[in-house]
Amino acid sequence: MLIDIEGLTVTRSKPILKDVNWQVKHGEHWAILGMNGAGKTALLNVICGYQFPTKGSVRVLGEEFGQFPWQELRKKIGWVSFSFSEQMHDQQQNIGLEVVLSGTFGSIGLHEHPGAEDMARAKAIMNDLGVRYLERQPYVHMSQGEKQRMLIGRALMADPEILMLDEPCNGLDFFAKAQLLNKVEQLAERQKTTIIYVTHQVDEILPAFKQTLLLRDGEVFDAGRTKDMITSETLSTFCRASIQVQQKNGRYMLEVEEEQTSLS
Ligand SMILES: Nc1ncnc2c1ncn2[C@@H]1O[C@H](COP(=O)(O)OP(=O)(O)OP(=O)(O)O)[C@@H](O)[C@H]1O
Repeated sequence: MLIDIEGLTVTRSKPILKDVNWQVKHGEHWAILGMNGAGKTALLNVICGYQFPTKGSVRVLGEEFGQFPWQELRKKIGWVSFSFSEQMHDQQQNIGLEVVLSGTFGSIGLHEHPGAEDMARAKAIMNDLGVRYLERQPYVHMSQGEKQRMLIGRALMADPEILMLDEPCNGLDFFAKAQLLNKVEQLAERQKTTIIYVTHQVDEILPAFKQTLLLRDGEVFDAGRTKDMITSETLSTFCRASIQVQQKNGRYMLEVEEEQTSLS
Protein backbone atom coordinates (compact mmCIF):
# COMPACT_ATOMS: atom_id res chain seq x y z
CA MET A 1 0.00 0.00 0.00
CA LEU A 2 1.46 3.38 -1.00
CA ILE A 3 -1.05 5.53 0.84
CA ASP A 4 -3.29 4.25 3.61
CA ILE A 5 -5.53 6.81 5.26
CA GLU A 6 -8.04 5.83 7.91
CA GLY A 7 -10.54 8.00 9.71
CA LEU A 8 -8.66 11.19 8.80
CA THR A 9 -10.21 14.31 10.25
CA VAL A 10 -8.62 17.76 9.94
CA THR A 11 -10.24 20.58 11.87
CA ARG A 12 -8.94 24.12 11.93
CA SER A 13 -11.33 27.02 12.50
CA LYS A 14 -13.81 24.69 10.76
CA PRO A 15 -13.87 21.03 9.65
CA ILE A 16 -11.72 20.67 6.52
CA LEU A 17 -11.54 16.87 6.17
CA LYS A 18 -14.03 14.54 7.84
CA ASP A 19 -13.42 10.85 8.48
CA VAL A 20 -11.57 10.29 5.21
CA ASN A 21 -10.66 6.70 4.31
CA TRP A 22 -8.55 6.19 1.20
CA GLN A 23 -6.09 3.54 0.06
CA VAL A 24 -3.73 3.78 -2.91
CA LYS A 25 -1.97 0.60 -4.00
CA HIS A 26 1.27 0.23 -5.95
CA GLY A 27 0.73 0.56 -9.66
CA GLU A 28 -2.50 2.58 -9.38
CA HIS A 29 -3.00 6.08 -10.76
CA TRP A 30 -5.75 8.13 -9.11
CA ALA A 31 -7.75 11.18 -10.07
CA ILE A 32 -9.20 13.26 -7.23
CA LEU A 33 -12.29 15.11 -8.37
CA GLY A 34 -14.05 17.74 -6.31
CA MET A 35 -15.43 21.22 -6.45
CA ASN A 36 -13.80 24.35 -4.99
CA GLY A 37 -13.22 23.99 -1.28
CA ALA A 38 -13.84 20.21 -1.24
CA GLY A 39 -10.57 19.58 0.62
CA LYS A 40 -8.43 18.27 -2.25
CA THR A 41 -5.37 20.41 -1.50
CA ALA A 42 -5.82 19.82 2.23
CA LEU A 43 -5.61 16.07 1.59
CA LEU A 44 -2.36 16.49 -0.38
CA ASN A 45 -1.04 18.70 2.43
CA VAL A 46 -1.67 15.93 4.93
CA ILE A 47 0.05 13.34 2.73
CA CYS A 48 3.11 15.60 2.55
CA GLY A 49 2.97 16.34 6.27
CA TYR A 50 2.34 20.08 5.83
CA GLN A 51 -1.02 19.80 7.58
CA PHE A 52 -1.43 17.66 10.69
CA PRO A 53 -4.36 15.30 11.23
CA THR A 54 -6.69 16.17 14.08
CA LYS A 55 -7.73 12.52 14.19
CA GLY A 56 -7.08 9.32 12.26
CA SER A 57 -4.05 7.55 10.86
CA VAL A 58 -1.97 8.39 7.79
CA ARG A 59 0.54 5.92 6.38
CA VAL A 60 2.55 6.91 3.32
CA LEU A 61 5.06 4.56 1.66
CA GLY A 62 4.72 2.25 4.65
CA GLU A 63 5.52 4.90 7.24
CA GLU A 64 3.12 6.10 9.92
CA PHE A 65 2.66 9.85 10.29
CA GLY A 66 4.06 10.98 13.64
CA GLN A 67 6.52 8.09 13.87
CA PHE A 68 8.86 8.94 11.03
CA PRO A 69 10.75 12.08 9.95
CA TRP A 70 8.34 13.32 7.27
CA GLN A 71 10.97 15.55 5.63
CA GLU A 72 12.69 12.29 4.61
CA LEU A 73 9.48 10.94 3.17
CA ARG A 74 8.78 14.14 1.25
CA LYS A 75 11.86 13.45 -0.87
CA LYS A 76 9.97 10.51 -2.38
CA ILE A 77 6.90 12.61 -3.20
CA GLY A 78 6.84 15.07 -6.08
CA TRP A 79 4.25 17.81 -5.82
CA VAL A 80 3.36 20.23 -8.58
CA SER A 81 0.95 22.99 -7.58
CA PHE A 82 0.05 26.57 -8.38
CA SER A 83 1.30 27.82 -5.01
CA PHE A 84 4.66 26.30 -5.82
CA SER A 85 4.70 28.09 -9.15
CA GLU A 86 4.15 31.37 -7.30
CA GLN A 87 7.12 30.70 -5.02
CA MET A 88 9.30 30.08 -8.08
CA HIS A 89 8.54 33.61 -9.23
CA ASP A 90 10.62 34.92 -6.34
CA GLN A 91 13.59 33.32 -8.08
CA GLN A 92 13.50 35.81 -10.95
CA GLN A 93 16.89 34.88 -12.33
CA ASN A 94 16.40 31.09 -12.54
CA ILE A 95 16.56 29.65 -16.02
CA GLY A 96 14.76 26.46 -17.08
CA LEU A 97 17.68 24.12 -16.53
CA GLU A 98 18.21 25.47 -12.99
CA VAL A 99 14.55 25.04 -12.11
CA VAL A 100 14.64 21.37 -13.13
CA LEU A 101 18.02 20.83 -11.41
CA SER A 102 16.73 22.33 -8.16
CA GLY A 103 14.53 19.23 -7.83
CA THR A 104 17.68 17.20 -7.02
CA PHE A 105 18.09 19.21 -3.82
CA GLY A 106 14.43 19.83 -3.05
CA SER A 107 15.14 23.56 -2.97
CA ILE A 108 13.43 26.56 -4.47
CA GLY A 109 16.20 28.07 -6.52
CA LEU A 110 19.51 26.38 -7.21
CA HIS A 111 21.94 26.96 -4.34
CA GLU A 112 24.23 23.97 -4.82
CA HIS A 113 26.53 22.85 -7.61
CA PRO A 114 24.99 19.97 -9.54
CA GLY A 115 27.24 17.16 -10.75
CA ALA A 116 27.66 16.09 -14.37
CA GLU A 117 25.25 13.22 -13.81
CA ASP A 118 22.54 15.53 -12.47
CA MET A 119 23.06 17.83 -15.40
CA ALA A 120 22.70 15.02 -17.92
CA ARG A 121 19.60 13.73 -16.15
CA ALA A 122 17.97 17.17 -16.07
CA LYS A 123 18.57 17.56 -19.79
CA ALA A 124 17.17 14.11 -20.52
CA ILE A 125 14.02 14.88 -18.49
CA MET A 126 13.59 18.22 -20.27
CA ASN A 127 13.98 16.46 -23.58
CA ASP A 128 11.36 13.94 -22.58
CA LEU A 129 8.91 16.64 -21.58
CA GLY A 130 9.57 18.57 -24.81
CA VAL A 131 11.02 21.62 -23.04
CA ARG A 132 14.71 21.32 -23.82
CA TYR A 133 14.44 24.56 -25.82
CA LEU A 134 13.76 26.37 -22.51
CA GLU A 135 17.08 25.43 -20.92
CA ARG A 136 18.36 29.01 -20.90
CA GLN A 137 15.06 30.87 -20.67
CA PRO A 138 14.22 32.60 -17.36
CA TYR A 139 11.29 30.86 -15.63
CA VAL A 140 9.40 34.14 -15.24
CA HIS A 141 9.29 34.58 -19.01
CA MET A 142 7.78 31.17 -19.72
CA SER A 143 4.16 30.54 -20.64
CA GLN A 144 1.90 28.84 -18.10
CA GLY A 145 2.09 25.51 -19.97
CA GLU A 146 5.87 25.70 -20.16
CA LYS A 147 6.08 26.48 -16.44
CA GLN A 148 3.93 23.48 -15.58
CA ARG A 149 6.11 21.12 -17.60
CA MET A 150 9.18 22.68 -15.97
CA LEU A 151 7.74 21.99 -12.51
CA ILE A 152 6.90 18.41 -13.47
CA GLY A 153 10.51 18.06 -14.65
CA ARG A 154 11.70 19.48 -11.35
CA ALA A 155 9.56 16.96 -9.45
CA LEU A 156 10.84 14.07 -11.59
CA MET A 157 14.49 14.94 -10.82
CA ALA A 158 14.00 13.47 -7.36
CA ASP A 159 12.74 10.22 -8.93
CA PRO A 160 9.60 10.29 -6.77
CA GLU A 161 7.53 7.23 -5.94
CA ILE A 162 4.42 9.41 -5.87
CA LEU A 163 3.81 12.38 -8.16
CA MET A 164 0.97 14.67 -7.10
CA LEU A 165 -0.32 17.05 -9.75
CA ASP A 166 -2.64 19.64 -8.23
CA GLU A 167 -4.82 21.14 -10.99
CA PRO A 168 -1.90 21.28 -13.44
CA CYS A 169 -4.06 22.42 -16.38
CA ASN A 170 -5.36 25.56 -14.66
CA GLY A 171 -4.84 28.55 -16.89
CA LEU A 172 -3.70 26.55 -19.91
CA ASP A 173 -5.13 27.08 -23.38
CA PHE A 174 -6.60 24.01 -25.09
CA PHE A 175 -3.39 23.28 -27.02
CA ALA A 176 -1.08 23.58 -23.98
CA LYS A 177 -3.56 21.48 -22.01
CA ALA A 178 -3.54 18.72 -24.65
CA GLN A 179 0.27 18.77 -24.69
CA LEU A 180 0.52 18.58 -20.91
CA LEU A 181 -2.06 15.79 -20.64
CA ASN A 182 -0.19 13.89 -23.31
CA LYS A 183 2.97 14.04 -21.19
CA VAL A 184 1.09 13.01 -18.06
CA GLU A 185 -0.35 10.01 -19.92
CA GLN A 186 3.13 8.98 -21.04
CA LEU A 187 4.46 9.26 -17.48
CA ALA A 188 1.56 7.20 -16.17
CA GLU A 189 2.05 4.49 -18.79
CA ARG A 190 5.68 4.07 -17.77
CA GLN A 191 4.48 2.92 -14.34
CA LYS A 192 7.62 4.18 -12.57
CA THR A 193 5.71 6.70 -10.50
CA THR A 194 2.21 6.57 -9.04
CA ILE A 195 0.36 9.69 -10.16
CA ILE A 196 -2.32 11.46 -8.14
CA TYR A 197 -4.08 13.98 -10.32
CA VAL A 198 -6.29 16.61 -8.67
CA THR A 199 -8.84 18.36 -10.83
CA HIS A 200 -12.28 19.97 -11.15
CA GLN A 201 -12.63 18.80 -14.74
CA VAL A 202 -13.64 15.32 -15.87
CA ASP A 203 -12.13 15.79 -19.32
CA GLU A 204 -8.70 15.75 -17.64
CA ILE A 205 -9.26 12.26 -16.25
CA LEU A 206 -7.09 10.28 -18.65
CA PRO A 207 -7.59 6.57 -19.37
CA ALA A 208 -4.49 5.82 -17.23
CA PHE A 209 -6.40 7.09 -14.17
CA LYS A 210 -8.30 3.93 -13.55
CA GLN A 211 -9.23 4.99 -10.00
CA THR A 212 -11.06 8.11 -8.90
CA LEU A 213 -11.75 9.64 -5.50
CA LEU A 214 -14.80 11.90 -5.33
CA LEU A 215 -14.36 14.44 -2.55
CA ARG A 216 -17.23 16.66 -1.41
CA ASP A 217 -17.36 19.06 1.53
CA GLY A 218 -14.30 17.43 3.13
CA GLU A 219 -15.77 13.93 2.89
CA VAL A 220 -15.20 10.99 0.59
CA PHE A 221 -18.37 10.85 -1.46
CA ASP A 222 -17.17 7.70 -3.22
CA ALA A 223 -13.95 6.08 -4.40
CA GLY A 224 -13.15 3.27 -6.77
CA ARG A 225 -12.91 2.46 -10.43
CA THR A 226 -13.17 5.58 -12.59
CA LYS A 227 -15.66 3.91 -14.89
CA ASP A 228 -17.96 3.43 -11.89
CA MET A 229 -17.39 6.95 -10.51
CA ILE A 230 -17.71 8.99 -13.70
CA THR A 231 -21.25 8.04 -14.61
CA SER A 232 -24.34 10.22 -15.12
CA GLU A 233 -25.95 8.72 -12.04
CA THR A 234 -23.00 9.07 -9.64
CA LEU A 235 -22.01 12.56 -10.79
CA SER A 236 -25.60 13.81 -10.71
CA THR A 237 -25.82 12.88 -7.03
CA PHE A 238 -22.28 14.09 -6.37
CA CYS A 239 -22.90 17.51 -7.94
CA ARG A 240 -26.56 17.77 -6.86
CA ALA A 241 -27.44 18.53 -10.47
CA SER A 242 -28.66 16.71 -13.52
CA ILE A 243 -25.54 15.62 -15.38
CA GLN A 244 -25.06 13.55 -18.49
CA VAL A 245 -21.68 11.89 -18.93
CA GLN A 246 -20.42 11.05 -22.38
CA GLN A 247 -17.32 9.12 -23.27
CA LYS A 248 -15.22 9.45 -26.38
CA ASN A 249 -11.90 7.70 -27.01
CA GLY A 250 -11.59 6.87 -23.32
CA ARG A 251 -12.12 10.52 -22.26
CA TYR A 252 -15.11 11.95 -20.44
CA MET A 253 -17.32 14.94 -21.20
CA LEU A 254 -20.18 16.38 -19.18
CA GLU A 255 -23.40 18.02 -20.08
CA VAL A 256 -24.85 19.91 -17.16
CA GLU A 257 -28.57 20.63 -17.15
CA GLU A 258 -28.63 22.85 -14.07
CA GLU A 259 -26.45 25.80 -13.19
CA GLN A 260 -25.38 25.13 -9.61
CA THR A 261 -22.35 22.97 -10.36
CA SER A 262 -18.81 24.18 -11.04
CA LEU A 263 -17.79 20.98 -12.81
CA SER A 264 -17.63 21.13 -16.60
N1 LIG B 1 -5.75 26.51 7.71
C1 LIG B 1 -7.04 26.62 7.41
N2 LIG B 1 -7.90 27.20 8.28
C2 LIG B 1 -9.22 27.30 7.99
N3 LIG B 1 -9.77 26.84 6.86
C3 LIG B 1 -8.95 26.26 5.95
C4 LIG B 1 -7.55 26.11 6.17
N4 LIG B 1 -7.01 25.48 5.10
C5 LIG B 1 -8.04 25.24 4.26
N5 LIG B 1 -9.18 25.70 4.75
C6 LIG B 1 -10.53 25.60 4.15
O1 LIG B 1 -10.76 24.22 3.90
C7 LIG B 1 -11.52 24.06 2.71
C8 LIG B 1 -10.81 23.11 1.76
O2 LIG B 1 -9.71 23.79 1.21
P1 LIG B 1 -8.83 23.15 0.02
O3 LIG B 1 -7.84 24.18 -0.38
O4 LIG B 1 -8.31 21.84 0.46
O5 LIG B 1 -9.95 22.95 -1.10
P2 LIG B 1 -9.76 22.45 -2.60
O6 LIG B 1 -10.66 21.29 -2.79
O7 LIG B 1 -8.32 22.23 -2.91
O8 LIG B 1 -10.34 23.70 -3.37
P3 LIG B 1 -9.96 24.36 -4.80
O9 LIG B 1 -10.50 23.43 -5.82
O10 LIG B 1 -10.69 25.65 -4.76
O11 LIG B 1 -8.48 24.52 -4.86
C9 LIG B 1 -11.74 25.45 2.15
O12 LIG B 1 -13.02 25.88 2.51
C10 LIG B 1 -10.66 26.28 2.80
O13 LIG B 1 -11.06 27.62 2.97
